[in-house]
Amino acid sequence: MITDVIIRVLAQHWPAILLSVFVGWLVRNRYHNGLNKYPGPFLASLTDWWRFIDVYKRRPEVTHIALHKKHGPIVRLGPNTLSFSDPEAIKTIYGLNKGFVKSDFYVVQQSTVKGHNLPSLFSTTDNDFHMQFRRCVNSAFAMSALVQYEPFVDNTTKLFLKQTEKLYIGEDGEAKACDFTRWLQFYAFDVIGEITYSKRHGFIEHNEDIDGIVSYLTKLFNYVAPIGQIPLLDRLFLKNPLYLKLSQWGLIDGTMPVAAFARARMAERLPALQTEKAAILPTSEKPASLKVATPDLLSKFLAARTARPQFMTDTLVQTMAVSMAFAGSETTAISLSAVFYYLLRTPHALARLRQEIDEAARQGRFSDYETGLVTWQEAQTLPYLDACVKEAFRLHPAPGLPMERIVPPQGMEITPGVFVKGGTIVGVSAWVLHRDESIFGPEVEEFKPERWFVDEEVVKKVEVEGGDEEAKRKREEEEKRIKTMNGHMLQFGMGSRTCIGKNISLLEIYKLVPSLLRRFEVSLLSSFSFQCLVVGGFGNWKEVANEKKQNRSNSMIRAESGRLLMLGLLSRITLLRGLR
Ligand code: HEM
Repeated sequence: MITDVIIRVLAQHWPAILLSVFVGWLVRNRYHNGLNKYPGPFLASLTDWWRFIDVYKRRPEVTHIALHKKHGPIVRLGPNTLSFSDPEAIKTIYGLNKGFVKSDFYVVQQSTVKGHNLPSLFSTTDNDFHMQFRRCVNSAFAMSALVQYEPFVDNTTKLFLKQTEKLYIGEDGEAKACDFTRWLQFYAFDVIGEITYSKRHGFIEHNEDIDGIVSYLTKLFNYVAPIGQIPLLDRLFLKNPLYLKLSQWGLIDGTMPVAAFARARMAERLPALQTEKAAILPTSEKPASLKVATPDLLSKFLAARTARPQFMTDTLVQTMAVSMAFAGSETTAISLSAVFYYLLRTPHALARLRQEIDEAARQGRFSDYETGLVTWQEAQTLPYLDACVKEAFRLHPAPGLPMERIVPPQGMEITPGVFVKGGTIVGVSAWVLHRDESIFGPEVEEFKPERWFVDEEVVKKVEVEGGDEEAKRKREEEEKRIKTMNGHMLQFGMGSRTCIGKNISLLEIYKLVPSLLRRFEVSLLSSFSFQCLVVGGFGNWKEVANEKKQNRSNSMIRAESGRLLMLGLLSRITLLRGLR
């Protein structure tokens, strides 16, 4: 009887009922967890579709900077999401043992194998699993291991310099236009291939996107950035149950091209490992298939597998190898592009860096006067280079979105007096924090490598005025200012989930920039800002780029996925007369 009545009412009034449920859902979202007291766009408080669309439009960092400027240190970006810009917040959110876990934004980035999610070191949301995993592989990324990887970087860098000359300098020495971002992308992918497997993918040799790896990852980033704002959508698309089932039954092979490359390299080495505990044997006793002249990352992951077989399975070794390409290529390419972009846009900075490099060359401080290659040690003696790299990291950090974490169940005081309930998603955007004038000083939008030095003029002036003590205090103040800036750089993240490949990427950047500048003159043809409005709009981007090329205003800033912001340059490269 009652059921009949309910069915009748539903049938008669379903539009009104649906509308009430929808309005109820919006009201619930608005007041969820008491977050309605925080400012932000009204629509963002009602639905995550607001941030989905913002990221889909590809410049979320611009939105976040503007919102924090308007509303202050806390901005509501979604019904359950807060963005913080207060420097105090980073200690709480990313601090060790605070109990925060990565949000489902990262689950969207997990690949699937045979229908099952495959959490990587980067994408796992399980802190215990992460701790064990990181312990297994940590030593492979230590500063001391860097020396072992330098020869790999040298090989690729020498080839890169050679190919740059071959491809972009005409017979008569005339410069040809070069899509520098793409060229640097090829470099970063090949270096990671060489460090991981002692084998390059072959991007630089062939000057092409081998197996479509770069475009595959670009598409993937274009997918994960917006979908990560509403992770449930992933269940409708890439991780929909039907697709996963078909994959489990082997009817679909969703293997990514990078994973196929990793699998092939593992297959070359695994048979030998299975018969012998070879990975931990001294090199002289290893079977030939395992003898890599210098230990690469794969050999270290395989050694971890032999040392801790209960945890470090074949699957985890492969996951680790694949995530090197995922986490280490685009990020490094973006950062390298940023360094060159800002140098080319700031002629006095480029001139000062060239002067520093020339000076070092004249003093015979470089060991290689044949190819132009600069060693890591030599690069460490170039302070202006260091300042330029830091300033590029500050202005253009690779992670374009706040690094999301979930507040532990008991809730947490994120900044003094601001208690946030458990389950709320919180994060800090490097783009916002790096523009905090209280930390980085005035003119935060300007590329000013000088901000990374003690202001000698100020110190001298105080000395001249007879204040030795005062000058000493001023110098200490300046040193403290620089230390504070260093402590608030978020381009590599912070805390237990900080970038494990930081040292490797620094090795690449600090070597390539001076090596390239010793040998070539690079200039920017022109630049324009480009926003692609179509998701997966790689084709669309290309069209616009080609159009611009034909108009000969061919240089571009390419805004990629929200997570990673790609900076594109179409540059002119000229060979320098005489190696610096
Ligand atoms: C300039 C280049 C790079 C930048 C800007 C960068 C940035 C980052 C950031 C921001 C995170 C933390 C993400 C978060 O907390 O949400 C991260 C994590 C990670 N990065 Fe990098 N990265 C770079 C290069 C590399 C390289 C070269 C590798 C590998 C060889 C690598 C491997 C990883 C891995 C495995 C993680 C996860 C670490 C963990 O959760 O324990 N990265 N990276």
